[in-house]
Amino acid sequence: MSSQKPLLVAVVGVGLVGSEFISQLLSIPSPYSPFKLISLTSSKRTLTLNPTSPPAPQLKSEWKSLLSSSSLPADLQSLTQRLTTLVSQDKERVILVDNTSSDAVAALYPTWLAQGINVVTPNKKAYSGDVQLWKDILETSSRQGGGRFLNESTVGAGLPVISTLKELLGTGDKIIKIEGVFSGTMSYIFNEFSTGNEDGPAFSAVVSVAREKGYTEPHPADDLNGFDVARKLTILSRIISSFPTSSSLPTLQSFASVKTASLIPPELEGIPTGDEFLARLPAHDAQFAKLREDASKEGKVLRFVGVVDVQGGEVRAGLEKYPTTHPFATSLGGSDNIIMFHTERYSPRPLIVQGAGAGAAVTAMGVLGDLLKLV
Ligand SMILES: NC(=O)C1=CN([C@@H]2O[C@H](COP(=O)(O)OP(=O)(O)OC[C@H]3O[C@@H](n4cnc5c(N)ncnc54)[C@H](OP(=O)(O)O)[C@@H]3O)[C@@H](O)[C@H]2O)C=CC1
Ligand SMILES: N[C@@H](CC=O)C(=O)O
Ligand code: NA
Repeated sequence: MSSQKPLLVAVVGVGLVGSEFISQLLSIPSPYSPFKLISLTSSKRTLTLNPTSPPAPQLKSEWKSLLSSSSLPADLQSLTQRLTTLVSQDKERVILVDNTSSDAVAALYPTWLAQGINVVTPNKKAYSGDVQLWKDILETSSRQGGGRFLNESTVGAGLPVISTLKELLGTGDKIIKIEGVFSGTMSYIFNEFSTGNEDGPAFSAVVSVAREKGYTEPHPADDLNGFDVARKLTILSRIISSFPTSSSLPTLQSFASVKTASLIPPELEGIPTGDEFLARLPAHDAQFAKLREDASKEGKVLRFVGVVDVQGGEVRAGLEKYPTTHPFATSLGGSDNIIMFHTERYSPRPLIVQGAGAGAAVTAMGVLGDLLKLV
């Protein structure tokens, strides 16, 4: 049994990743768990749990019904007050886990961090959006008494991408270029759609399966427009540019500054719901089939790749053609990401991180892994 006081965990967002995260957290046998759940917040309701009561063994199977029958509305202001009191008056260690994709929740990170509340999240919005929010997170989390901010699952889900980059930089290596397949959705789509043959499944059918498998963003257009990859590249390039000794890479003002080649047909821009978007996508299958056929005639496959070219001072994302013998063609399956770090030390052969890069289980694992770093 751990003799230390547990870290108190408040979860905001209980969708696909959030539910799996709660399940993984509650699967740590309670005598050994360094964590105690103190609240769950969906977009509608809050369930408050007493930090001093013993852990309820049935919570794992009952939290969903307890949350849906709770009469407390979702209220992030009250949650902030409660967590602040726990940190400042009761000297508890508190972690806020944001499992949403909400900009409004991300905007609260500096407030939480300034109060000494640690923040862990797979939500890419804060670190890839407005540059001022990113700077405020860096500033508040580096203050004396500030909370720590960890976001491993924002790039490559549970794969150790951010921790690897920080260790390379922190130990004095110089990044020359990071390149790879950064989207689980795009990886799955093109691994299935473009195998080197002239024909194969319809593009829209493969996109629908990627969504069913839980790889896509809540709206699949946020993957197909390349913005999800642009956000991941922004997160990595900002980490690089925040290391004083590292590089001349200019700080990106937002993910919109990344040169990104969208796959969304112009007629499907701005469709509000994922369901409508998927219903209208089959009308555009022929144009994607033509791209596949053209690549196949050159002995190539299609892959959606991202590059942070530190030496060249450029960050870009787009669809490229690769020979069928290239590692992007031969070694990827499912939602695999592959991220190659070309550095001064890892040269001419890069350091490679590869594996499933989307899906609830691996994303929640990356989130829980960040919590373990705080123990
Ligand atoms: N799925 C994956 O493979 C990966 C996902 N991620 C990131 O993880 C995050 C979660 O993704 P995922 O679980 O797939 O998405 P989901 O849409 O399944 O879950 C997000 C949840 O957040 C809830 N939510 C939205 N706003 C609020 C709010 N203000 N307060 C409380 N809850 C709120 C939504 O509730 P409601 O449904 O009621 O709107 C929804 O249940 C995203 O940021 C995503 O980019 C990162 C890596 C991989
Ligand atoms: N939609 C994203 C989920 C993980 O970040 C992806 O497909 O990679
Ligand atoms: Na990761």
